[in-house]
Amino acid sequence: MVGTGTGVGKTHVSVALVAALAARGNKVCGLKPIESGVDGTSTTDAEHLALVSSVQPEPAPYRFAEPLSPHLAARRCGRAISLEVAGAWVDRQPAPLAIVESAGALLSPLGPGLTNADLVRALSPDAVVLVGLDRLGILHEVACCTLALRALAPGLPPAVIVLNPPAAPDASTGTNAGELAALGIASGAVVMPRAAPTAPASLAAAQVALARLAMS
Ligand SMILES: C[C@@H]1NC(=O)N[C@@H]1CCCCCC(=O)O
Repeated sequence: MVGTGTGVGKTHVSVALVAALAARGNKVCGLKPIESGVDGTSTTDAEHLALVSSVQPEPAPYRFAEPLSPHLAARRCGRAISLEVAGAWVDRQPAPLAIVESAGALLSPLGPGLTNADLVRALSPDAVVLVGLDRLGILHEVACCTLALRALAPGLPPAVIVLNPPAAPDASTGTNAGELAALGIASGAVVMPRAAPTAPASLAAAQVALARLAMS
């Protein structure tokens, strides 16, 4: 699970996907191997994911207090993020299915010369979900991210696009999924309803996304 930006609602979509898989009796966990802004004052993304997981993950290897880019949050506490460590942790979680959420946007840095696109390449997932907001600018953002994924994590199937409702809808809201397809930027996008991630309408949208991911 990657984002066209930060704060676009990756956790919202991840929670819906994990809950939809768990509701169908799957052993599944939602994982966030790298997270910043973990300061003990609010529920973390990893905790939101654990709440809907049918298999509980071990504590993630990289949890940083400062709400900064992961590379900087890590550096400020004298650590460096290793893709091998993150990948090994993901691999040893005891569920046959996992939704793995990245921290920040697709090209947010994890270290010098290292971004979430490298994490995607290292994890070599069966499918990639790209989350963005259904607002003006998303056509460009999806086009950029698609190009970047193709270049930096080649060999993966095209990302399934999921659009979250923006806080403030604009004139493009509601048109973007259709335009992504019509322009050939992405073969179609799943649009999430304005509802809690475990609400029936969100789970229904998650089922559509899972079908496109061939995880149904
Ligand atoms: C603070 C938030 N915590 C988290 O796990 N993801 C966010 C990190 C966003 C990083 C964006 C860096 C950038 O691209 O500028």
